[in-house]
Formats: sequence, structure tokens, C-alpha cells
Amino acid sequence: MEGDDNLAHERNKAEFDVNEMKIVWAGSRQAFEVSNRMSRLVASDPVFDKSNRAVMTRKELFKNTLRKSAHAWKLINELCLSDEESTIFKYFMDQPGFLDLHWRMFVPAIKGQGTEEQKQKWLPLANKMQIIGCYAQTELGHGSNVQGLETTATFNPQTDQFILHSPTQTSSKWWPGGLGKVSTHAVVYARLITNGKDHGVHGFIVQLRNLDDHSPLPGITIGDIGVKFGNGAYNSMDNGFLMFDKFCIPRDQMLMRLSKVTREGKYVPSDVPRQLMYGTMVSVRQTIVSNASVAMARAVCIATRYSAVRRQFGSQNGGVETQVIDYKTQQNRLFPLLASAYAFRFVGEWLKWLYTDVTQRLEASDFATLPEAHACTAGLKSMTTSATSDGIEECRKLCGGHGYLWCSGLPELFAVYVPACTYEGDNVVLQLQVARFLMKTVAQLSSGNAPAGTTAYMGRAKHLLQCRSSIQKAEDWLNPAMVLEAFEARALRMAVSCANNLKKFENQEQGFSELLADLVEAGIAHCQLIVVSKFIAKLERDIKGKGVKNQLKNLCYIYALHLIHKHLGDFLSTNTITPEQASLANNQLRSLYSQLRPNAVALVDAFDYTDHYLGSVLGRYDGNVYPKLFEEALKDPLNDSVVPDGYHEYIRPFIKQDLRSARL
Ligand SMILES: CCCCCCCCCCCCCCCCCCCCCC(=O)SCCNC(=O)CCNC(=O)[C@H](O)C(C)(C)COP(=O)(O)OP(=O)(O)OC[C@H]1O[C@@H](n2cnc3c(N)ncnc32)[C@H](O)[C@@H]1OP(=O)(O)O
Ligand SMILES: Cc1cc2nc3c(=O)[nH]c(=O)nc-3n(C[C@H](O)[C@H](O)[C@H](O)COP(=O)(O)OP(=O)(O)OC[C@H]3O[C@@H](n4cnc5c(N)ncnc54)[C@H](O)[C@@H]3O)c2cc1C
Repeated sequence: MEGDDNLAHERNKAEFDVNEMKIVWAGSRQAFEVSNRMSRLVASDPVFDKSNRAVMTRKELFKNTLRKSAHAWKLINELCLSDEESTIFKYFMDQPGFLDLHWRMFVPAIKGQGTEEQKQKWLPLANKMQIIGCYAQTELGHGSNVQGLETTATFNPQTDQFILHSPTQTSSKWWPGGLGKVSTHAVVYARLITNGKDHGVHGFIVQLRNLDDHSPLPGITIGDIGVKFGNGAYNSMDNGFLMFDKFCIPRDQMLMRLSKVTREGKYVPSDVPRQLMYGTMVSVRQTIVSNASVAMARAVCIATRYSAVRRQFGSQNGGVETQVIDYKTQQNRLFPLLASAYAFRFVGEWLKWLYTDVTQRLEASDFATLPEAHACTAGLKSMTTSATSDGIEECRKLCGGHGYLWCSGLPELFAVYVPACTYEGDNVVLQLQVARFLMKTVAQLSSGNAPAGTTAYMGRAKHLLQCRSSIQKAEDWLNPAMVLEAFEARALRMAVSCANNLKKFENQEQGFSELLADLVEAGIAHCQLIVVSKFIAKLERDIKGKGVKNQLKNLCYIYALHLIHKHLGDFLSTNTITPEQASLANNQLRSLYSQLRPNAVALVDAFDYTDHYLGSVLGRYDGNVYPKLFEEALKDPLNDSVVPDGYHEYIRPFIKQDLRSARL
């Protein structure tokens, strides 16, 4: 059977309305229409071709990214795209570059931390891209430890200016995307010093380059930090370094929505939590969770379609061989990833709601839910990006040897995606923030304050600490209350166990350091509970379309039960479930795989990705894999000539046994 017949056959087998599922995936009919239109607009424009990224030199890749960005900006203006449309348009461009940092970090930092006057002055320029900005926080010596940053901004009352200075080599800004070659401006984080006193890290708007000839301003040393992981991939981005030599900026360029410095040099501290200065990071972490679902869905779409096209073994008397997707081992590796893509999508939707809610509360000076918003964005960013990075690599392996080819789309996706485990907060450091939040919540349980939000389940500690799961047969694992209780009991017991161990230390900080590894595990258990609970909550909503809800149910329980299987040690060691109940979960999981199998290809079609966006010969919609693999191979520059360059100098001498003649 040809690849296209395979996939057509698969699509015919689907037991649900794919078009309705596309709407569920997109979030609404309107969101689907925008996404569908924008992805096709990008795909149909030859400027956005991605096919030769792997063979470009760094300079060519960078210049091509500039060209794409300029073309995108022109189109966005000519077509009068709305903010929503242009965000999605840039996403489908699928090209890491300075636009990401300008729109996702520079503009939000000014919006979130600037005064009204500062917003009026800077946002119109930034919105029209008359200035291009980046987010310069991380330094050579410190990234995770924001309070350890060394760059100084010392107020000079004589001139009414701040003097920005990099006192050591380790204080050089190092990593900011867009900084190396493009940005004209940056939001720079530096230690504020007034009257000899260090007030800690604050944000400043700093012009870096001359707006006429793009040269760095006097007192500024700037450049690119060098080639990063993977061919093509993130090397289109000019992550940069930056040093200040007593560089002066006017006082009104300190972002002063929170704390202020007066004309006399008096520091007026913020009357709201200082952590609001970290607001830009919180906002980006929230979007990274939704991005995780997109990246996971992209890898899974490639691996699922290819697994349906690929056949190995099982042929009798010259008949057709088995599609590799029919092997239970393939299903056991692939289907939980498919389920994870949907799970991360729905938790991303919820997190967006939570973020919008906390933003509105902050505007009304209600800071009560800030710790939870921080813990949820940090923890879910950490958990979903780690799972997605691992998932992309698993998808590569699921595609066998051809998955290792650049044209499978998976190596580049992995190389671009994997730094998400590090940027916007190292995943371990972020999970420890969740753990701190959990330890605080556990410590307050006896005070009578009922925990709220995602820790509300801890309010039922008495029950959850001693309950035994009542699962008796495999089908019980499809009971939402029973599944939730297992996840709640496991998360609570792990958190309480850490809290009890902490009590054994006289010094709590020392105890926390000693227990870091356990604390991270407790944080992950809590985050997995959030994802499972939000997926179950999604099923309780009104979901239209023939068979759609049923497929989502299967995916939800595959997600939950595969986690039980993967983290069985946690569930057994906390006595949340028995070995027999674990075995019933496995039986149920196998049965769910069988139910999902005929729908697998349609479930990835529901992502509505264009072949352009997927960028994968293996994941093509038409399944026409083998002829296209040949076409791609023949395009390689090595195949430009039959006898390779270098033959006479270096190959022939081997064959002629005359290496003395080799031009080494
Ligand atoms: C084929 C492929 C093709 C290609 C296609 C591509 C498609 C593929 C798809 C990919 C798409 C890519 C697009 C993405 C674009 C983005 C680009 C990347 C941008 C990256 C930008 C960055 O990378 S930019 C730098 C980020 N750098 C951090 O992320 C530092 C972490 N480090 C901290 O964040 C703090 O350092 C840390 C640890 C909290 C300690 O903070 P700290 O020192 O103040 O200390 P403590 O821990 O003591 O905290 C004291 C109290 O503050 C509370 N608190 C702390 N943080 C809080 C907060 N945020 N909000 C509220 N409260 C907070 C805490 O809960 C405590 O509360 P309490 O006192 O009540 O307990
Ligand atoms: C592709 C990419 C793009 C980036 N873009 C930007 C940008 O635009 N702007 C910007 O300002 N920055 C940017 N960064 C920097 C990024 O935010 C930091 O690299 C990140 O916050 C991690 O900090 P670090 O490098 O200091 O890691 P480190 O903190 O040095 O981490 C090293 C190791 O130490 C561990 N560790 C550190 N602290 C602790 C702790 N307290 N407890 C336990 N373990 C710990 C970590 O888990 C990790 O294993 C970017 C980075 C990358 C890779």
C-alpha cells in the first residue's frame, strides 16, 4: 500500500468529527479560523520557505531571518492584521529571531513596569518598531539568581542620570536574544544605587545603538555570543553580550511603576510586592506552557503519520507488512505523548485564564493570588517543557533511522525547543519555587486557613493522608473521582513527607538544601495533579461534535494512567494504590490504546498543521514519504557532483596506496 493510501484509509477509520475537534484544539471557532488563515498565508509565501536552513552558513541564516522578519512586518501592516492575527502569523513563520524578544519581552516589560508617561513615550515607538528592543537580564555569572546580578545603575544627582556600569567580566550581560546584532534598545536589569546604598535589581530602558548607522553608542560594547546547539535551529537568533563603561541614561529611563528615584536621589520603595518586577517572566512562562502543547503536537503529528505509513515485519506469503503503529510498544510510547499534547493544551488554556485573573486583581491592588500564579506558571512551565523536550526526542526514535534525518523535521525541532527547559527559568530552579509554596501551604494547614485554588485539595488532608483507593476493576480507572483522589493523595503525601523531613532540621534553609531532590519530585507531583484535574474539568464542559468527547476522555485517561505507570514508585511508596490496582491501571491503559488506535491519525489531523509548519517529509499530510525522501536527498549540495570535491587530493591516494601525494 502506498503512503497516501495508508493515510486515507486511516482517516476513514476515524470515529469522530475531526472538524469539531479542530475547534476544540484551537479553543473556539474564531481562534480556529484565525489560525487556519494565518498558517496558510505563511505557507503560501515563498519568502517563508524553510527548506534550506540546514545548509546555510550562520551569516546567511541570520540575514535570511532579517529578510523574513522585515517581510512579515510589511505584510502585517499591509494586510492590517490584528494583534491576535499578527501574533499567530509570527508563530507560523517558525523562525526564531529578534521579533520574539521585542514583542514577547521588551514591550511587555515596559507595559508592566513602566509609568503612564513612560508607556506613552516608548510604546508607540516600539509598537511601530521604530525602536527594536530586547530583555537584558542574564549575565555571564548569574542567570537563575536574579538577585545576584552585578551590573550597577548608580544615580548621579548632579546630572540627573543613572550611570550604568559592568564592574566585572561576570557582570557582562550574556544571552539576551536580539541583543547581539539587532536591538536598538533593551530593558536592562541592574542594581540600583543611590547615595551609596544598594537597593537591589531594577529595570531600565537603555538605548544601545545609534538610530542612524546602528553603531553601538560610546560606552557600550556589544556582540553575539556564538554558535548554539544544532544546525540552523536557534542560530538564527543573535543572543548577545553587552558591557557598560560608565554609560549614562536620564533618570526617567528607570522603569518606575513600582519603586522610584526622585530628582534629589531619594529612593521611594514600592508599596506593592517587589516580585511584580518579575512580572514579564511570569507572563512569558504562561505562554511557554501553551507553546509546549504546540511543539509536542508537532512532533507527535510527524511520528503518528509516519508510524501509520511505515511497515516492518509480519508479512506472510508476500502480503503487506504490519504498520509500525500497530505494535503495542509503539503505541505505549506514542499515545501518551499524543495525550500529553492535548493535556498541555487544556492546562495552557486554564493558565491563561489564571494569568488574566491575577493581572486584573493586581490592577485592583489585590495581591492574594500572586504566590499561586507564580507557583503555577513556574511549575507548569517546568513540567511541560521537560516533558515536551523528552517527547520530541522520543518521537525521533519512534521514526527509526529516518527520524535522524534533518528533513524529518525532528532534529531541528528538538534543537530549537530544548532550551525552553533553561530559558525563562531553569526547570529545577522553577520547580523548587513550587516546592517552597507547597511547604508553606502544608505548614499553614493546622492554622485553620483553608488552602484555595490549586492547593484546595490539601484542605482535605485528614482524608487524603489515610484514604485507600477503592479501585477494584480496570474500568474503575475511568472514574474521574477515583483518578483524581489517587493523584491528590500522592501529591499531598509527598509534600507532607518533605515537610516532616524538614522538621528534623534545626535550620530550615539547611534542611531545604538537603532535601532538594525530594522537593522537586513533590513539585512535579503537584503539577501533574493540576494537569490531570484541568483535563477532567474540560470533559465536564459542553463539547460538541460526534464522538469528540469520547476521544477526549480516552486521551485524558491515557494521560493520567501513563503517569501512574511512569511514577509507580511514588504511588506505591506513598501507599496511595496497591500493586494490584497498579496492574489494573495497566490493563486499562492497554484497552485505551486499542480504542485510540483507529483515531490516531485523525487526532493529529485535528491540530490543523500545514506541511509548511511541520517541515517534515515523514509527517506529510499525504503520507507520500519515500519519493519525497529521495527528492530531499538529491537536493543536498553533496549530490551536486557525482565525484566529490576532494577526491583527487584525499580519496584517490588511499586507493592508489600513495598517501605521500595527499595534499594534507
Ligand atoms: C523546526 C524549528 C523551527 C523553529 C520554530 C520555533 C517554535 C518552537 C516553539 C518554541 C517557542 C519559543 C517562543 C518563546 C519565546 C521566548 C524566547 C526565550 C526568551 C528567554 C528569555 C529569558 O530567559 S529571560 C531571563 C529569565 N530568567 C529567569 O527566569 C531567572 C529565574 N530566576 C528567578 O525567577 C528568581 O531569581 C527566583 C528563582 C524565582 C528566585 O527569586 P528571588 O531571588 O527573589 O528569591 P526567593 O526564592 O527567595 O523568592 C522570594 C519570594 O518571591 C516570590 N517570587 C519569586 N519569583 C516570583 C514571581 N515571578 N512572581 C511572584 N512571586 C515571586 C517567592 O515565591 C518568594 O515568596 P515568599 O517570600 O512569600 O516565599
Ligand atoms: C536560548 C536561550 C535564550 C535566552 N534568552 C535570554 C534573554 O532573552 N534574556 C535573558 O536575560 N536571558 C536569556 N537567557 C538566559 C536564561 O534565562 C538563563 O540561562 C536561565 O535563567 C538559567 O540560568 P543560568 O544559565 O544561570 O543557569 P544556572 O543557574 O547556572 O544553572 C546551572 C545548573 O545549576 C542548577 N542550579 C542553579 N541554581 C540552583 C539552585 N538554587 N538549586 C538547585 N540547582 C540549581 C540548575 O538546575 C542547572 O542544572 C537565555 C538562555 C537560553 C539558553
